[in-house]
Amino acid sequence: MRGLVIKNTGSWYHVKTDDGQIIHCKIRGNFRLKGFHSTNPIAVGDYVFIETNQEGTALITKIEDRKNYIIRKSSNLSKQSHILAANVDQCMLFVTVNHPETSTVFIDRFLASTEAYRVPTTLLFNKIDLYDEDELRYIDGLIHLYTTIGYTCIKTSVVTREGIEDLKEKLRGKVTLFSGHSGVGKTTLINEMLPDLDLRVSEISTYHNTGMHTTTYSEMFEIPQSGYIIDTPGIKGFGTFDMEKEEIAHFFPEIFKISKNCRFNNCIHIHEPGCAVLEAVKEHYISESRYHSYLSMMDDDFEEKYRAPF
Ligand SMILES: Nc1nc2c(ncn2[C@@H]2O[C@H](COP(=O)(O)OP(=O)(O)OP(=O)(O)O)[C@@H](O)[C@H]2O)c(=O)[nH]1
Ligand SMILES: [Zn+2]
Repeated sequence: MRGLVIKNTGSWYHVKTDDGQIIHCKIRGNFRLKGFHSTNPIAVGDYVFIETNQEGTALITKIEDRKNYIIRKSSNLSKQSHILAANVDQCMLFVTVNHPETSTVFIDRFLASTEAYRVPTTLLFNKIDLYDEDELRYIDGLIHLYTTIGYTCIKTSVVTREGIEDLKEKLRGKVTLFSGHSGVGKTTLINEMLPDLDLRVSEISTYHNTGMHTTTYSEMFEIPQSGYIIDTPGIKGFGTFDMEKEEIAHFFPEIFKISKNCRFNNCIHIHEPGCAVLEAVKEHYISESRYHSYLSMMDDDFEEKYRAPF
């Protein structure tokens, strides 16, 4: 029987079969994906084949080829990766500039990853009801920046309902991954759009403005007749996986575009003479915050490759 993995609880995978049943499954013992060092060989969004047994549970025996997947490093020191979801059509990155704060480095790392996997990503500026004038002005600045680069930006709030209809429209008929720091309001917004669900939501206050972890594993929710939302656990940092240093500039569209004018074709845009990117940063054609994120990723990579073994 074929089905879609809609939830992973750690020990069980919940699979929705093509005829609409939800069956709890385990992976067959010797199940391995070649060349993959992942903490979870099967992810939410995967299509799998299962063999049911008498107890009403099943074994996953085979996984269909993935169209794509979103992956991140399990933790900074680990060489292992964690697949957040497979077969997604688009991502919504939830951004709150306060309660909790989302940095531009975090946004840019996420965007670089989704560029690498060629998954279109929208920036969703959430809790828009919560901000003062300065914060709103800052958000408008970010929206201007990211729109200019080519990303769609929307503003949302469950309190005023601003942007909610717009968002529903964007989700229609698609598999959409919701991501962002813990506490940015992913679960609340899913509840708002799918009122029959009633998921657990936690209070931020006691946790130093960082939110509490309510979502531990990715989970997929069906929007009646019109697609799926994948809620992912709130993430702290975004360790990018499998990116070569020379490649990173490819995933910053505006940097990549200008880099064609660099004097040397192996320019990495840090200190080379005749670097068109450095010139563009100086002239403010490329934003300093984006360039700063680029440098931080180059550095990360450096650290990763040259860390002394111990
Ligand atoms: N003012 C305001 N508060 C909101 C809004 N959306 C969510 N919140 C509050 O933000 C807090 C965190 O919301 P959650 O939905 O749990 O956040 P989450 O992103 O799912 O968090 P994790 O599950 O930890 O990843 C809750 O106290 C919500 O009530 C909003 O639009 N405006
Ligand atoms: Zn250059």
